[in-house]
Amino acid sequence: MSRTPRLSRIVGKGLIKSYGPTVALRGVSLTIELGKLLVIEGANGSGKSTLLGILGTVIKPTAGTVVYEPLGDDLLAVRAEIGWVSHETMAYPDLSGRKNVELAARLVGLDADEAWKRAATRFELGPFAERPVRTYSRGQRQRIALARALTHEPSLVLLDEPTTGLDKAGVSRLLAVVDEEVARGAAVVVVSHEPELFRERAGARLVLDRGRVVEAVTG
Ligand SMILES: Nc1ncnc2c1ncn2[C@@H]1O[C@H](COP(=O)(O)OP(=O)(O)OP(=O)(O)O)[C@@H](O)[C@H]1O
Repeated sequence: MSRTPRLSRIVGKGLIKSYGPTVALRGVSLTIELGKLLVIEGANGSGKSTLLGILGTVIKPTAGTVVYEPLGDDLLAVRAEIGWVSHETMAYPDLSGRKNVELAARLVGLDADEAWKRAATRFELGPFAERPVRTYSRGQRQRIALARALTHEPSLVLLDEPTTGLDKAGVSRLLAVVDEEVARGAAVVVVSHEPELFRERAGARLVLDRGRVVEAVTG
């Protein structure tokens, strides 16, 4: 199964975010194209996670807009098109990996058993599937997080520091998933302190410095 992405383009304009006295974003504009990888780079505190949070609709900008073409501002429809993997795994720690994936599938109206079988094969979840997620290693947690986030074949895939703590095999597996998602037609946005890992496959690149775009390469 592979469904057609429902988003065609995501356009952010004049994004500003203040957390009290701290200004995390100072007027960021960007266009995200489907079927491409965008890598967001920048030093600690430059606003990368904040920007990702705004794109993922979990952080409200102080000013500026994000338009999810052609869905506009229908938040429920837009959220159904987003797959998100952050520093935290976003999985329920006391449930098994299998239950976590099944739950994610049910939440979006998919057949839980079919979704599980697809994810188990794609992310090689079998060996640890029945144990609670709290017993997983970093790499295993990340495989479950990816499986959960990608179950519904989102148009926009947001990955915050996805290589942190992964070994070589884990990084290779992640890069293969990124390639597959881009080939499927999704827009993949990666925030990373290891941009060189993604550079040769990145269609576009955005560098932030203290809340401003200092370099933008469109692919
Ligand atoms: N919830 C919050 N409350 C207050 N300040 C925040 C909050 N979230 C982020 N900030 C501040 O906003 C700025 C940008 O943070 P952000 O996490 O977006 O940067 P980042 O580039 O992702 O950093 P890192 O590379 O360290 O993850 C920082 O100064 C940070 O301290």
